[in-house]
Amino acid sequence: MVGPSGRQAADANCTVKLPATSLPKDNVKVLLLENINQTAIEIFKAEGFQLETASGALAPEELEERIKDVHVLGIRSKMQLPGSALQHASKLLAVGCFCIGTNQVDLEAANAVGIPVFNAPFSNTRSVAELVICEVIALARQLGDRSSELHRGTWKKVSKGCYEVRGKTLGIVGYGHIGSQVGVLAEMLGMKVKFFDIASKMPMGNNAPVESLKELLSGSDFVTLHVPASEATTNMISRWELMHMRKGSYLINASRGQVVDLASLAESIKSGRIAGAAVDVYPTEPEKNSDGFQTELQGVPNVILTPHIGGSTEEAQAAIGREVAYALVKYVNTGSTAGAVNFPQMDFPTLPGSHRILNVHQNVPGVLKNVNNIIADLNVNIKAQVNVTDSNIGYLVMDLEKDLSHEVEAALRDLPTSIKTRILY
Ligand SMILES: NC(=O)C1=CN([C@@H]2O[C@H](COP(=O)(O)OP(=O)(O)OC[C@H]3O[C@@H](n4cnc5c(N)ncnc54)[C@H](O)[C@@H]3O)[C@@H](O)[C@H]2O)C=CC1
Ligand SMILES: O=C(O)C(=O)COP(=O)(O)O
Repeated sequence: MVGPSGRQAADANCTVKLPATSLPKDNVKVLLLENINQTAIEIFKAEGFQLETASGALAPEELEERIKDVHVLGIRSKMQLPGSALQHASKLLAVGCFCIGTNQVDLEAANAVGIPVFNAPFSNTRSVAELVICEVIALARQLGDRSSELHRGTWKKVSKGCYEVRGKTLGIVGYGHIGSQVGVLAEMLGMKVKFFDIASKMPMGNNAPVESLKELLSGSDFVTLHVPASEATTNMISRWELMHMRKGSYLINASRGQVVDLASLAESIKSGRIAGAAVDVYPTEPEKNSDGFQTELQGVPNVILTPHIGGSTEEAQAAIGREVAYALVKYVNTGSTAGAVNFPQMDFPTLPGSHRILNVHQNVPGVLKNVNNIIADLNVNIKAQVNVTDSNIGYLVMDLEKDLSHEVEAALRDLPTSIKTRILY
C-alpha cells in the first residue's frame, strides 16, 4: 500500500503506512541540522529510522565528516551543500530543505549523483507575509527606534516623519507565493499595490503589474523584495536602484541577503534619501544562535533588523517539519519523487506482491535498450515500468516479480550508465 502524499498526510495530520525499505529501517540514518521541528523528528522516529540532530548549521569540514554514513540529510536555509560535500556522501539518498529556498544546495550536482532534493514550497509563506505587513506599519511609524529609545529610558513623543499606510503604494518585487500574499494583505490595509515579476502573474484583487523594476521603484512608497537567490537577483537593489526609489520611501528585504547591497542601503538611509528599511536576511549569516553578528546597518536610524525569522513561527515550522519529513520517508520507502525540485517526477502506487527497482541513470541513448535486454535475457515478468527523464538524468522505476528481482537489480547496477540503483521490498 502506498501512503498519502506528503502534503495530504500533513493535512490529515496522520501517520503514513508505507511499504518497508530494502534497508532495515533501523539502518536508515537521518541527520537533521538547524533545529528542524519536532514534528519531523517524530515522523522519522515513528518510521524506526536512526536520527541525529544538531541545533545549528555545521562547518563545511564537519558536514563532510558527518554526511559520510547518512542516508537522509535535513537542512534549513543556512547549511550550504556544495557539490564537493556530496562527494563525501556515498550513502546519501535524499536531501530535505525544511524551508522554501533551495539555493543553499548545488541542485545540479545533487541531480547528477542521483539525489533528489525536497522542500516545503509554501508552508511558511503566510508567516513571511505577516512579518512584512507588520514591518510596513512599523517603518511608517518608526516603531523600532521609539521602542529602543524607551528601553534606554528616552521618552520621544513625535509625529514628524511618521505616517499612516492607508492610501500609500506598496511595490512588490517577485510576485510568487509570498509576494502575492503580501499584496492581498496590503490591500486589506487600504494600500495600493503594484508588482514587478519576470514571469506573467495573475494579479490578486486590485494588485497591478508594472513593466519594469525602475517603474516599480519610482512609483512606490514601500518596496518589498520576494525574489529567489539567483544570478539575476544578486545585488538587484544597489546604489542605482536606491537612487531611483522615491525620496522618503522604505525598503523591506525578507528574501535573500545577496539581493540588496547593504553598504549602499546604509548610505542612502544616512543621506536621508531612503526613510528606513527592514532587513531579515544578510549576505553572511551566523551558523548558530550564539554566534556574533555584524552588519553595516547596525545603528542606522529607522532600520529594523531581524535574524532571518520570516518563516520562524510555530505554525510554519510544525507544518514544514511534517511536509518535508513525509516526502523524505515516502521517497526512501517508495521512490516517489513528487515535489522534488531537481529531479524527474515519479509517484505511482507500489504493487502488492512485487519488488520495486529504482535506477537513476545518465540520460543518454541506449539505456532502455540495455535495460530491456537484461529483462529479456533473464525472462522476467515486469508488472509496471516507467522512465521519467530530465535533460541530464533518467529515473527508471520497475515493479517486477520477486523471484528474479535481485538479479535484475545487480545487472542494472552494473550498467555503465547507472548512477544509483536500489531495490525496495
Ligand atoms: N525570510 C525568510 O525567512 C524567508 C525567505 N524566503 C525567500 O523568499 C523567496 C521567495 O519565496 P516564494 O514567494 O515562495 O517564491 P516563489 O518562487 O513563489 O516566487 C518568486 C517570484 O520571483 C519571481 N522572480 C524570479 N526572479 C526574478 C527577477 N529577477 N525579477 C523579478 N521577479 C523575479 C518569480 O517569477 C516568482 O514569481 C524564496 O526564494 C526565499 O529565498 C522564503 C521563505 C522564508
Ligand atoms: O524558507 C526559506 O527559504 C527561508 O528563508 C526560511 O529559512 P529558515 O527555515 O528560517 O532557515
